[in-house]
Amino acid sequence: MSGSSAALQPPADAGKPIRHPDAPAPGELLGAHYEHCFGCGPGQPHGLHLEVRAGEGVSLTAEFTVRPVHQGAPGLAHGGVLAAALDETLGSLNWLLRTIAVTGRLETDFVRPVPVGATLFFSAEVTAVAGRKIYCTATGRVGGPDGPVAVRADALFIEVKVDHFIDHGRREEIQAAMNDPDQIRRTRAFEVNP
Ligand SMILES: CCCCCCCCCCCC(=O)SCCNC(=O)CCNC(=O)[C@H](O)C(C)(C)COP(=O)(O)OP(=O)(O)OC[C@H]1O[C@@H](n2cnc3c(N)ncnc32)[C@H](O)[C@@H]1OP(=O)(O)O
Repeated sequence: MSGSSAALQPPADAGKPIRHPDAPAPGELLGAHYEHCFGCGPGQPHGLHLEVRAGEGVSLTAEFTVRPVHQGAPGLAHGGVLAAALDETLGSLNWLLRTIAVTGRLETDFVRPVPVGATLFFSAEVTAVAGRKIYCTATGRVGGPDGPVAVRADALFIEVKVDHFIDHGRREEIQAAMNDPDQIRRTRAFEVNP
């Protein structure tokens, strides 16, 4: 089964996404936006350690290898972990727009079981932008970038101001992230470049 709900259909007046002039070049690794992010942070021992590379336009590719800590059924990836990998992949697209945005809605199709040890090869793109709403889609394949589809998702991200994190995040982590000596990560977390 596939196809997304009405909430994920862009309105008729939606525009095409515009790649930010300072977006990383195609093929370049995006790196982690936050040391302790479950999706991409190197400081998260059970995290996904997703590796994301910029693509052409407002698109990217990402890889995630399923480890034993990611199991649901014996020897198989947990569906929630796969959804998290899709969420992180899709969320990374916003760096190519230089927009801070959070997931409002994520609709996932689980097409085939994904065993422990398998690498998922994701490709994702922003399809439309309407005001604060960013529409995007991702596919995850196993066995290689052209392998069979295992998961896919459509999502709606909503642009927010940096205050979203400052107002809602726990103080100690916010403060530590603001003091992060890695300027790129700090910029990704706390600055919006229109
Ligand atoms: C620091 C690192 C950075 C970089 C981070 C990079 C990687 C991030 C990791 C992956 C991403 C995540 O997991 S992010 C974490 C998971 N997500 C969250 O925690 C978000 C929790 N939700 C919220 O905070 C809020 O609901 C918001 C911000 C999404 C929306 O609230 P709001 O700002 O008050 O806006 P609101 O007026 O309600 O909605 C604006 C428009 O969007 C539509 N809209 C809102 N939600 C939905 C929805 N679920 N489904 C359909 N449509 C929706 C509304 O109808 C409206 O349309 P119209 O009337 O204008 O037409």
